[in-house]
Amino acid sequence: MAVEEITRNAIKALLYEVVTNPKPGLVDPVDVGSHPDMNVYLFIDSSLSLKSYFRQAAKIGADFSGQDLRQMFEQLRQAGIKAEEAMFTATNSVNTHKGAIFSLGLFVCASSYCQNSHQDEFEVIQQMTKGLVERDLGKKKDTAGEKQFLQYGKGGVRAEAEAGYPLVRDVALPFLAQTKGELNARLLDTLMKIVSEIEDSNLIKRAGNIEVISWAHNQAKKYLALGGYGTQAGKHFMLELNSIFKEKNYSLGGSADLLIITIFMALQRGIL
Ligand SMILES: CC(C)(COP(=O)(O)OP(=O)(O)OC[C@H]1O[C@@H](n2cnc3c(N)ncnc32)[C@H](O[C@H]2O[C@H](COP(=O)(O)OP(=O)(O)OP(=O)(O)O)[C@@H](O)[C@H]2O)[C@@H]1O)[C@@H](O)C(=O)NCCC(=O)NCCS
Ligand SMILES: Nc1ncnc2[nH]cnc12
Repeated sequence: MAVEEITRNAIKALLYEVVTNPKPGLVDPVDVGSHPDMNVYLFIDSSLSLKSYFRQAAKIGADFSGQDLRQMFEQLRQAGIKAEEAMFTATNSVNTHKGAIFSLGLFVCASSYCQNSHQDEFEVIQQMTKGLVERDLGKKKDTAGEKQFLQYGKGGVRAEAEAGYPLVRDVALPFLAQTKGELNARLLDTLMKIVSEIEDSNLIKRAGNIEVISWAHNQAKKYLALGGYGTQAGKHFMLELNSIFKEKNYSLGGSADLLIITIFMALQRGIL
């Protein structure tokens, strides 16, 4: 698959995620959730501002010929820092896609690398990010991820990357592959499958406590047990949950990012 096709799948994944609705606490075309500073148009602007970054990420993967994949990650990170600037310029300093620049950037780069090396993307990401938690965390406490590592010992998105995103590989992608019917319901149910297992640092930060994680896991499990969005009971539960998230000002930015990656990998593998 060529660089241009991989880039198109990355942008498509960002847009598919944001139009999926109703997502609890997240921005979609119907509702801005717990994000009064954002709307769906801002996400479209943000997504398009990242096109040249994803093209660059794919080129880095296609061109890399070294042995140590951590060097490929270093090249990607430099591009990612510039992409964050482009995103903040496009959104007037609102953080729409910081997590996606990191996580989707890794998948785009790894997928492109795998076109030549015929390795597995998830294993390539493990090699790219080996030692990241130890190198990055435990020193500063500026961001939610850095604070939560010191407070709770949770490695957040960095630990997820170092483990090769097992929640996407072993849970979300197989789940999406076996769903049927309307795409919006398939993607909403996949999001809730992710929520049923993730430790989302965005949610922990919004709630100000770690107990919110088991609450969110239980809510997502109840929704899935009702049969998901394709059932009246599941739909009703989801609308209620969205109201609760908005009332409490909760959000699920990390879960949205994992849905984006799941969609991207599903497009790459012909599942979508
Ligand atoms: C490694 C970085 C991603 C940056 O790390 P940083 O320490 O700056 O950020 P973290 O707090 O660790 O957040 C990482 C973002 O990853 C998403 N996320 C959270 N949990 C998970 C998870 N379990 N698995 C996967 N992904 C996860 C999440 O992104 C989404 O939420 C964002 C908004 O959240 P937040 O930042 O907490 O909050 P605010 O901006 O204040 O917004 P609100 O509270 O108002 O909602 C949103 O962007 C979603 O995308 C986490 O935010 C990487 O950026 C990095 O390496 N930074 C250093 C500079 C660099 O090298 N950049 C280039 C990277 S290639
Ligand atoms: N739809 C969405 N709403 C809020 N934050 C997000 N981060 C990624 N996608 C998001």
